Amino acid sequence: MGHLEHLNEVFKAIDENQEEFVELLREAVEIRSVSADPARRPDCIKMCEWARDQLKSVGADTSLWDLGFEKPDLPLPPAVFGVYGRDKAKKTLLIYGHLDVQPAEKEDGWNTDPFKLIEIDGKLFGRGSTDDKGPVIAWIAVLKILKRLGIELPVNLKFVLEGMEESGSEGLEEGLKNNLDKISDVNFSCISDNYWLGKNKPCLTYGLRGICYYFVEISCARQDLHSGINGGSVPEAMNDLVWIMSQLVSVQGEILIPGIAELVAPLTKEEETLYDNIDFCMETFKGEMGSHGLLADNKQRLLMNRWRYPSLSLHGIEGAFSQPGAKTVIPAKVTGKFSLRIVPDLTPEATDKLVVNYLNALWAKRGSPNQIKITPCHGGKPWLADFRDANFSAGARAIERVFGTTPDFTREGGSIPITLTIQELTGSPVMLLPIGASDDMAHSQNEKLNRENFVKGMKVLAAYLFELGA
Ligand SMILES: C[C@H](N)C(=O)N[C@@H](Cc1c[nH]cn1)C(=O)O
Ligand SMILES: [Zn+2]
Ligand SMILES: [Zn+2]
Repeated sequence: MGHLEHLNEVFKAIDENQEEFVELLREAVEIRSVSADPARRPDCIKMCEWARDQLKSVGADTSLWDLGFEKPDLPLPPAVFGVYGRDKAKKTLLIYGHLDVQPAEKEDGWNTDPFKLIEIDGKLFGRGSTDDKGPVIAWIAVLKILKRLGIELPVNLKFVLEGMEESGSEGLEEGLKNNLDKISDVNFSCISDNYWLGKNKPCLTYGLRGICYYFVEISCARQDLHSGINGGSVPEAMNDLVWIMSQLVSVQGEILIPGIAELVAPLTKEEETLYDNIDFCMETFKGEMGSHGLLADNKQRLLMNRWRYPSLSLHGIEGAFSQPGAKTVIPAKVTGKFSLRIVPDLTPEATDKLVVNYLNALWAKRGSPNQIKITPCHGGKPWLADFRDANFSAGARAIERVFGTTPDFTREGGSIPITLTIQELTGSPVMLLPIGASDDMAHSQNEKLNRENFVKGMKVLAAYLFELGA
């Protein structure tokens, strides 16, 4: 039987065994691998070990790469490295995914416990279901099925899975550089860690924005003060911070930091035309996000705002009073958090410089006696590829096989910091192959993965392997 003839058999087995893979996802979601929370670091490590065991159980040679420490008492989770097949006559595909998740609490407004997988109307709710445990498990499922059916893989596989992506992939670049010999034979890479542009049409993704994340700490007193006793007598940290944070971005979403816009690569005529045929409806998008407005009045500009222009978001203020009720406190120390999504030709280094200079200039203008500490926290580079290569062609054929339609070629506004590094270190093309839908609400309350996307995603991944190997 030829390679591609195996696919119907594989698809049938995926359908018949889907419950087993939902159960695997259930196990994974229950591991609270929140990389941003030091108290959850043992869970991040456990999650990496869990994934290592899964890869081992399907016959991969596995190892855990020690990535060192984030802080003296805080170990980084190890990277999971897996090798499946060493046939020199075959191409080698590197698969990257992450096992850590964003923080989540039921009190944030989840309808169900974020760390229990709960299926409602074909939607699998749970933190990490779509970002990125579901897609990682979809790969494991494909290997399980192929092994069970006794079907030889048409390509060799190498897995690189990490537990710090949501915190800037700390340690991974160095880990890859220390293990360069193990990835030097990679011909293609595939990452399933983003989402379709809509709910129905699959896509392949050729660009990512990078990220630069900042902390601005302002302190005004030794400890919190009474706003009645002390109000009007001491300059308040929160007033300074809110003033600074209000001067980062305009109501139209324009970044107010001088020099950022000048470093954005100019829009070419050729690029402009790419936005015309993309299947995207602004009103549907607005409805799915439940947003009260949009920062553009046409589809092309809205997509460009999401994909090819930088944006600045304010995330929170640590130390500010945020519980219910009317506490009358003056917080002694507050830390504002914001990030910029960066695009070609902005680099994290150039962005840090412009941001820090601007914050220092604002501070000088403010003339406050309080103390300020500006910390660039983590950075990740943007990535832009050519979607006309053999990797994308194989991905597109795989999607056609499963969905009977050609994919849209999209860019992604989010960041996967290690993507460019993988491309540069392997010297080979990377493709993003999303399986989740636009309304999965990654990072938000009630994150979910549709069972249909999960199952069809497994089929696309399997078909992609055969298309690559054909
Ligand atoms: C697109 C990907 N699934 C994702 O969510 N990436 C994160 C990466 C990150 C970097 N700092 C914190 N998280 C993102 O785009 O926010
Ligand atoms: Zn994420
Ligand atoms: Zn992710």
